[in-house]
Order: sequence, then structure tokens, then C-alpha cells
Amino acid sequence: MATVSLSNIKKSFGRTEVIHGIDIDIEDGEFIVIVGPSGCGKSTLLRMVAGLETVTEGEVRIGGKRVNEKEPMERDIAMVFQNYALYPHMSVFDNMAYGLKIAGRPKPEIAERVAEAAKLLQLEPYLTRRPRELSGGQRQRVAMGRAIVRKPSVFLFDEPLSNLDAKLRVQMRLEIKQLQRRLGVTSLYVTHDQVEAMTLADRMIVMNAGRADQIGAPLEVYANPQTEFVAGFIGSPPMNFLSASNISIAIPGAHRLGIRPEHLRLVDAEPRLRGEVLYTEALGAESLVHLRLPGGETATLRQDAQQMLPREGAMVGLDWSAGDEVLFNAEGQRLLG
Ligand SMILES: Nc1ncnc2c1ncn2[C@@H]1O[C@H](COP(=O)(O)OP(=O)(O)OP(=O)(O)O)[C@@H](O)[C@H]1O
Repeated sequence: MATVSLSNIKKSFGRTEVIHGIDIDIEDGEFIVIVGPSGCGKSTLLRMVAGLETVTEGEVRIGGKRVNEKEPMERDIAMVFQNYALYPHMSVFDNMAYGLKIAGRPKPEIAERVAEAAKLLQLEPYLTRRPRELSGGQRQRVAMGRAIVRKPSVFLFDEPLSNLDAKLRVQMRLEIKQLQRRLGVTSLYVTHDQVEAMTLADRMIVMNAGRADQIGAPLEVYANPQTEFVAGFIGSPPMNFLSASNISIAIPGAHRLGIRPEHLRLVDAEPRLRGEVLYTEALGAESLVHLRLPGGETATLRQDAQQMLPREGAMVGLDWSAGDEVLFNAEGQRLLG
């Protein structure tokens, strides 16, 4: 187990800088999720920690020691990839044992470590099978097993669940979380899926075009997004954004107002806003009301399924509680106060 520190990490490919300076001190045993849209630099950042990409500027420290110049094998990390990278001609046992064999560990120790990991991952019945004879979830577990047997100080995950169907993804997400808690290994996990980030992370790094827009605990980031990008990226359906000019807000510097769908409510008396119901969706436990607001902007309201749904095409009054809105300036930065 180890701490991981990134200090002003930058990365350029040729003349193009794609990571513009990332700072984070990761505690021993912490689960950090790097989340952001395609191309924002998540994988590149992870690969720099792994040693699979050089660091153009800044310092990576693992366990307090600078590792910029160290080979991946010397960094005491184990990586789980999206495609699992299993050897198709090898048994599950051999796939899990491979790294230890290469490292020259004695046979009895290899057998013991693989047995231990197989038990933990419920892979014991499958040790003699080939990867193609396994389900997607089982293959994913073998990839995890291969990482675990090395007893690394740090786990690095690059979209490890993206090849699984939605239901299995949810199940494996839980397994990874439980395993990480049990083993207490410091972990960095890349995903573009904000739900995965919310459910797995102790803290998440929300990346936007090569920058860390915000670093924080999931609920803190959800409740207090520091930029319009973070506010729009974290949360589903996303936060509503209303132009200050369309809703007569005259706070200096306020360009847009953000309000979460669950904070909007339908009211008859003294609405702050009026909107036309475009369509409604009853999703079971909750319902969504899609609205068109003055100035042509759209918004979504989320309410409990028990509440009456307005008629499509109706004009409705809308309100929210003071303090539920967040204001952003023209640059998309949160206005405080
Ligand atoms: N080897 C490379 N050479 C040149 N540019 C690269 C290279 N690898 C990545 N990039 C660029 O760096 C940026 C970040 O890429 P990266 O793969 O880290 O993004 P990502 O957030 O992981 O995206 P995705 O979710 O699509 O995998 C992109 O603009 C990409 O085109």
C-alpha cells in the first residue's frame, strides 16, 4: 500500500500539450476515480502513473519516492485494462500466475497466491479453463486476479467494465469496490461513466480538456460543482442551465443559473418561472417532466412517481428553494456567495 502524489503533471505529444498541470495527493488506501468525456486525458494521466507514458513535466511519486524515470515493472503497480489482455492459450491459473513466474517467484508461493486470489474472486472452479470458456464477468475477475496476486502497492484501472453489459457492469462495480475495501490498496480508476465515478470513488478528479476542473468526494462535487462543466457532467439527467437574462436575474457577473432537476418543483401560486410541458416520462420510482422555458431554453424536472404528472402542452408554474441554485459567470466558473 502506498500514497501517490502527482505534482504539476503535464504531458505533450509533439508540440501539443494534452495535460496541463494536474496536482493531487492520494492517501494510502484511497479509491480515486478519474472521470471525464472522451479525449480529456484520463488514460494519458493513468498511463503516466503506470509508466507507460513519459511525464513531460512535473513529478509522480509512489510511496513518497519519485518514479518518473522508473519502468512500469519497478513501480509496484498492477493495471487492469478494458480488454483484460488475457492470454487466450493459457489456463486461468497460468494467466494469473504469469506475472509471478516472470518475476521468478518460487512455485509454491505462486500456487499459494493464485489460490488465495481465486478464492477471493470465486474463480476456484475455473482455474483449468481457457479465457474463451468463461463469461465476461469471469474474465474480468481473472484480470483482477492477475493484478491481485502481485500484491501491488497501487491498482490502476482503465475502463475495466466497459466491455460488459449494463447489468453485469453494476454487479462487477460492486465487486471491485468491495475487493478494494477489503485489500485496502490505493486505486486509480479511469471511466467516462459518471455513475461509476459517483458510486466507486472516495474522491474523484473531474477532468475537462486536460485539466482537473474539480477534485472532491462525489456528493460534495454533486452538491457544489465549481464549474459549469462539472455541474453539467456529473448528474443524470444533467443540471438545468438557464440564462440569467432570460429569467431576469440581475446579480453582477451572473451569466447562467444552474438548478438540479430534483430541485425544481411545480407550483400554482407565485411561480418564479413559467414553462410549457413538452413531454413527461414515468420511470417507475420517479418521473421526469421536460419543459420549455421563456427564451426557448429547455429544462427537466424530477419528481416522485406518486406526484401528479402535468398534461403535455400545459403551462405550469415552477419554483425552487433559495440556495438550491448555483450561479456561473461567463467563463463557466462558479460565483460564490
Ligand atoms: N500517442 C498519442 N499521440 C498523440 N496524441 C495522443 C496520443 N495519445 C493520446 N493523445 C491525445 O491526447 C488526448 C487525451 O487522450 P486520452 O486517451 O488520454 O483521453 P481519454 O480521456 O482517455 O479518452 P477516451 O475516454 O476516449 O479513452 C486526446 O486528444 C488524444 O487524441
